Amino acid sequence: MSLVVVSNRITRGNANEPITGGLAAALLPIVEKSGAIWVGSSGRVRDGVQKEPFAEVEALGAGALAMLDLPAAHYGGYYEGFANSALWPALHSRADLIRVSQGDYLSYREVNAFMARALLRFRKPDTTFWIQDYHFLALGAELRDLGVNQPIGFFLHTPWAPRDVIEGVPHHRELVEAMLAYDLIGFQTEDDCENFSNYLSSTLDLMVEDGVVMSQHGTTRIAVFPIGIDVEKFTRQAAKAVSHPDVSRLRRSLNGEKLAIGVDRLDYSKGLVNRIKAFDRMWTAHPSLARTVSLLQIATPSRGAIEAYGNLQNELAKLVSDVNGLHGEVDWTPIRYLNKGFSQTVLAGFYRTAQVGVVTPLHDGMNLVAKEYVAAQNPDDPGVLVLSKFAGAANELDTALLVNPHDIDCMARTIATALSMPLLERRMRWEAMMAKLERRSIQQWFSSFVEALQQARSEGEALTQPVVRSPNLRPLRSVNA
Ligand SMILES: O=P(O)(O)OC[C@H]1O[C@H](O[C@H]2O[C@H](CO)[C@@H](O)[C@H](O)[C@H]2O)[C@H](O)[C@@H](O)[C@@H]1O
Ligand SMILES: O=c1ccn([C@@H]2O[C@H](COP(=O)(O)OP(=O)(O)O)[C@@H](O)[C@H]2O)c(=O)[nH]1
Repeated sequence: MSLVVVSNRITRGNANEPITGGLAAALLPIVEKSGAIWVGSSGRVRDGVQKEPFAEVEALGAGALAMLDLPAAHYGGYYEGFANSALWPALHSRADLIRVSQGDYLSYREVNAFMARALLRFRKPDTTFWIQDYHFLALGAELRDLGVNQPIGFFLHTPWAPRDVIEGVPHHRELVEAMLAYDLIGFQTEDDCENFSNYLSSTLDLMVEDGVVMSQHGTTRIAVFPIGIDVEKFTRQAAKAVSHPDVSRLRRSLNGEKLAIGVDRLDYSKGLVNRIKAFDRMWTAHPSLARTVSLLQIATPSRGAIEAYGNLQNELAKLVSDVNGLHGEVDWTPIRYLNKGFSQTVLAGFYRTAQVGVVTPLHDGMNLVAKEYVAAQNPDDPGVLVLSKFAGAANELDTALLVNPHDIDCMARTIATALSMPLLERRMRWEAMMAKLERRSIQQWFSSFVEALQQARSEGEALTQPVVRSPNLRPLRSVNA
């Protein structure tokens, strides 16, 4: 079998550069080791109609990277528009932030159709396609329309919200019907999978039996595949990184003071405002903790052209400045706030330096930073993870200190508890989390999904004749009308 993996975001895997987002971080080791072809956006756009989509292909470990220039006329409407201003807020249960326009939807559909045409070049008789994330909900149906009858799987990296929020996106029905062209749809958590099943039964009147739904497309299996990390790599990197110049500088700057760390894209789903408020409240309630602990908050810029993201950046900058102004001293800055990224090698060293990892999203598909923080700890003296119960990672990392990210007082108390936790308790909690991370590594995620996809395909073929033309997706010309 040859495997073609498709995502909007890709990475070239330069060990000295930051990786943007968990999807790219997770897929990198898989492509490098499995020999898959990874197709995604080059980050550049191209004017005019591309009859034959242009792809720059280069080696990536045992695999290859194919970088596509997406159509200039549709890129903004697709990425900043429909994908990140309509679908992302809906998937993260922020109906108040959903912004839709027919033009954006058309661009989204155009880019999905463009990607389908581009993929034909990589198709062989034994190819399996694995499509990633909400950028490409309609890609499977577009591929079927082009006559592709190979197995096509889909994995959603974000949460799937309850039905009433999803219905806030005017095109929900058409898109979910199109998703049923996939042979297998994977989710991060049982809750996401259940929300999707409820949508199918309540909105589309389709029954899911034993994880299989029958539609005009044939059969689709839906299941849960929590994404993992390369545990061994992070553990190794963290031990080595202590001597990295950036990590040494951080350690020297601490002067015996403890460190809490947060690493997030600057995204409203990550709960950054409440996190800063929790630290503020902790220092106010426990003045003795001033000077004894600071927060290193790495907040990497993300989707800055979207209004909600720009607003958040301004709000955070002001809040951090207020908190530092209130609690700071001439020789102590409570919050070290950085709007830039670091390589994973350096991050691993930062994680190991910090006594507390703070991961408090309001909603998050998984959150790989939480897993990386755990994997990077020194087994003899591990730090404590404070984790939102609304991150997918909380299902496995259930011996972290779980918090409600809306409850600022409780977060403040929990961070203080984490800072004073005795070694024995830290070790017990950490060992339990490590055992789970090792069982559910990124390699295990990959092989279990690909195996389930092959199986779903053969079960589906035994039950129905594969449908090639996609019955429900409106052709582009009528979306445009
Ligand atoms: O590509 P961007 O628009 O810059 O955004 C970065 C990625 O953010 C999201 O990541 C998700 O995937 C992670 C791995 O499964 C998961 O841990 C996290 O909870 C998700 O938010 C998005 O889903 C990706 O498509 C983006 O590339
Ligand atoms: O400066 C940074 C910040 C983050 N990351 C990586 O970006 C990913 C973030 O993934 P996560 O699942 O936590 O959140 P997402 O950004 O995908 O929503 C992790 O693998 C981090 O190691 C990085 O390489 N450098």
